[in-house]
Amino acid sequence: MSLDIQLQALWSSPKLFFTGLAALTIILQTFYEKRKRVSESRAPMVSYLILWVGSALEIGRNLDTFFNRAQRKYGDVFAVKAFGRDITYVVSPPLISEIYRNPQKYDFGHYRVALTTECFAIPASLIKSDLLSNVLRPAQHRHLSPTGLGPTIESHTTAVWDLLEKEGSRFAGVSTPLRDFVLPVLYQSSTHAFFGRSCPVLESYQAFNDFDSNFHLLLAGVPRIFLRKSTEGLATMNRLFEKYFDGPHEDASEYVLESERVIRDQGYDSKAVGAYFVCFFFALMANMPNAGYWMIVLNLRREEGVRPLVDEIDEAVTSWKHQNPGQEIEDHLYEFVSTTELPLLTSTIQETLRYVTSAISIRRVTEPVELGGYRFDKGDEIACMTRSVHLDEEIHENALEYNPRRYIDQKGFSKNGKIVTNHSMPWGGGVSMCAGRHFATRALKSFMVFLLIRYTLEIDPKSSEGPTFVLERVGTGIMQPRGDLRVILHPRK
Ligand code: HEM
Repeated sequence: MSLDIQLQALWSSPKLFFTGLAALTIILQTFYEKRKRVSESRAPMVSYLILWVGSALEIGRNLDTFFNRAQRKYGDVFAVKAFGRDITYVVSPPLISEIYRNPQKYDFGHYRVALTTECFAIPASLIKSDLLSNVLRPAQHRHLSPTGLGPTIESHTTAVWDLLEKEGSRFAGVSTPLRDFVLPVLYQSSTHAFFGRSCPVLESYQAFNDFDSNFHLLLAGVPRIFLRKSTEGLATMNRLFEKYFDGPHEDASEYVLESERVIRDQGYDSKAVGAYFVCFFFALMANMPNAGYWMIVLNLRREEGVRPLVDEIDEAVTSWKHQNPGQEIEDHLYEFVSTTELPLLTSTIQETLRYVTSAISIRRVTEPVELGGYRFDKGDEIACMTRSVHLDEEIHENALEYNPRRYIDQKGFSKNGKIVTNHSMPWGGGVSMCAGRHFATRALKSFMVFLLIRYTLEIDPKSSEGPTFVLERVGTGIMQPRGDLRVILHPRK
């Protein structure tokens, strides 16, 4: 067929013509953009087919595959277009470290304000005030530091023990979806620890889950009008917390009571205090319960199951009883769990976090800089992709495999002959590093210790394959499970 005839066919069918034109435009546009980025020493852009949408669909389909492929093709720094927004992703530990160490050049403050105003209902005047940066955030860090955390983690410890008894006896001997057992225990115990028993914990559970279900879309800038479930969930949470702060709540933690006093002293009412704490509550609940859930699933799926953990904990109990004759662990829960060293459990927690977090630290460039050999201008957006480091086979041997002993067995982490100190970053880093990390690790420890002291746990043989990761919630922290695992619990003698 001659070119003439082909062109005639194109002209005679407008649909074909416009499709051809669109394809040509995309090719030219991609080519132009690529050339421009090279000539300006900008990080390469991952190629995409659909204008504006960019790579969004591909990322949503499988985040791990996308970033793995991009890293192999483009190196440690590459730009990605998604829904009209260009963000440069950095996947190398030393470059991520450089970003975390330089908050003046790579700013997070802008996002903190945007995130809290766009996703929560805290009054803008409070968010932008010096009160937040000079008083409330330092108070949060003080109360959540290893030394400030004592009373809160102690009340969490007692609550976990009591709830495991209550919920465990409800489910004992019956095939139970693991999620129905684990998530409410960790949700309730964390609520009790910070807000006391007067907090309407069960009423807020559904509202929290509704809000959380579309949080990733809210973050991505999808208008609220399309996210009714989330919007209604947030409104219910705000109402419940306003009522809580209007009522008696002397049993709340010192962190909550002190921050409430400070906010009220500036003339804010219960509604504003409630909205402030809904935001904190979200950080408290969005990740830790799911981390506890995954820790059990991932261990139960291994050939030896939770047996090595049970052995380690049993040995510690025997040793404690030997040193404290005539005493019961039940009367010394906090002391037992905070003084007992359990290297396998510690490694298991670290490994679970490495394996199941998808956290991104986002920063905005404040002045022209060079990073990884590329030029960045003021206003450019950079994201530290910590999950790529967690899955880097050169840093973590058999990175795709869940290995609870990893942090005991692998003595050092290195890449290209250089030691990698920031090999595991489930908490992000720098100025935005998770404020609740000490609470979360200690809470996960006591949960697992008490669970395995009290119960045996096995997969219901009739259970289906079990959960997979909800991979489309890119960068929001611990990945949520899709599907569930049925388990059978039996009280231990
Ligand atoms: C396994 C559980 C948890 C994980 C994996 C986790 C992870 C994260 C990550 C990745 C960030 C953002 C870091 C960044 O942008 O660089 C973050 C922020 C934060 N987390 Fe957590 N978190 C967990 C539990 C908690 C808990 C239990 C609390 C509260 C007690 C908490 C409080 C916060 C707060 C307040 C921030 C905001 C920090 C800021 O903007 O300065 N987190 N967390």
